[in-house]
Amino acid sequence: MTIRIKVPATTANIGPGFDSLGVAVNLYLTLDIIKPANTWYVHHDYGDTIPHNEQNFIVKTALKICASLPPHEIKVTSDIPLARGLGSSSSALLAGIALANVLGQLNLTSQHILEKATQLEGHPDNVAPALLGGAVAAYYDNSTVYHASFDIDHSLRFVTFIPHYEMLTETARAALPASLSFQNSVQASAIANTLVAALTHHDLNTAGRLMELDQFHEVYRQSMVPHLQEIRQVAHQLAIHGTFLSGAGPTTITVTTADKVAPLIQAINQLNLSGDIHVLQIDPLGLQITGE
Ligand SMILES: Nc1ncnc2c1ncn2[C@@H]1O[C@H](COP(=O)(O)OP(=O)(O)O)[C@@H](O)[C@H]1O
Ligand SMILES: N[C@@H](CCOP(=O)(O)O)C(=O)O
Repeated sequence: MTIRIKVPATTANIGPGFDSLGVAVNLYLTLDIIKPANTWYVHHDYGDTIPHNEQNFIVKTALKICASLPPHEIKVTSDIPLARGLGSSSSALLAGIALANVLGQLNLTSQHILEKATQLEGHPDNVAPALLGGAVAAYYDNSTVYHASFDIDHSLRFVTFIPHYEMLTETARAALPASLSFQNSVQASAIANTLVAALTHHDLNTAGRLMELDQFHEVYRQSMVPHLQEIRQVAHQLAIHGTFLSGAGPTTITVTTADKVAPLIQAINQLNLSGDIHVLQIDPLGLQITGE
């Protein structure tokens, strides 16, 4: 039986929770371990820019975890778009670490995998929900990842606008300031803390408004994502609050209830933006391995 590793996409930040909040959503990267081989070979249909050999990001990650892994033929399929703010690199990183764990029989614990992935990614807000599923808050002090899952209404819909252009997280992080004033930091963290409490109480009215009050990152990235403001405005005309930049962008997500999805999609379509709309839901499971 083929061993299959399946990792969900994630939306990090949820507005004000920069580098600490994230939710797993139902787009997936799937890695099948096909058979041992003389050299590494990765079947995929990403195109020419992604290597098929041991230079592939997933294989390189696996070899960072265990340099002596025996080469294998593997197949990667994914509906997570690259460099759009839906955590493709975190899903690939976790797939690589899980591949090493399986092939090297390393018996890494979930906490060890999370810490390794966070160390490689630099921040825990994508890798924690991608590993654990659902909504997760996390803090990394450069050695330990402190994390806690929190309850969120699983019937919510995430109306996701994915532009037809890529934006590397590295580029979007370069736009951020080196420091924030004490007063701004107090405000920005109060907004994030209150958002988590509102989400756990399923108070979408309060949560949606707080999602739009981020002071850590969106203002500095705004010029690279002008559609964020446009989508927010049309959502407000429908009395929907809860539009934010997904991760580092350029994707935007509007969190709403199922009954409001159709009018919102119609309103976004009328903006004639270049991109695709997907209606996503929360993935409750996180990384799954089958066939072991
Ligand atoms: N499945 C994959 N296979 C190989 N490389 C990948 C894969 N997924 C992501 N990557 C690498 O990660 C980059 C995107 O990472 P990043 O800029 O952090 O954006 P994202 O928001 O999608 O995580 C891609 O350009 C590619 O180099
Ligand atoms: N907190 C990070 C999240 C990056 O997420 P990604 O999906 O864009 O990789 C940031 O905002 O830089």
